Amino acid sequence: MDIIFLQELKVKTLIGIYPWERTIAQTIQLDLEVAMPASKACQTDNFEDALDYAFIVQRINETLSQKHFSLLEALAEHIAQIILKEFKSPWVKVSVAKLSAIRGVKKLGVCIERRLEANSSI
Ligand SMILES: Nc1nc2c(c(=O)[nH]1)N=C([C@H](O)[C@@H](O)CO)CN2
Repeated sequence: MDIIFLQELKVKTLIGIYPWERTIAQTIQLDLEVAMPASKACQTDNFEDALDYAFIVQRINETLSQKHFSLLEALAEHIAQIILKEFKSPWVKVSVAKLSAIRGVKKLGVCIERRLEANSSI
């Protein structure tokens, strides 16, 4: 399995369970491992055969500017499903962290792994 990784992507979004978190955007940090749907680009050196990581970043920024999630878990799931469905990746690992959300904790968050179901029609 060939993987594209994105580390420490910072995005401002509305996230959290408390009322103030519905109005004040917070910076979250995302780390992604995205399995490539094909390894053809390794042989061809052709951009058309590659999964464009810049487009992944653009799509994440776009969706997180429009949505509000209560839980980091739900945000991570949303990103994972976009990667699987829209980018045709067979497997993805998504880590989402809040920075300094709790005194004494530098970063806290969730990490999920998802894969395309074998008989999935998406
Ligand atoms: N498992 C989770 N626990 C908590 C979350 C969360 O998203 N997942 N969120 C909060 C609050 O929004 C908190 O981060 C505000 O500082 C608390 N626990």
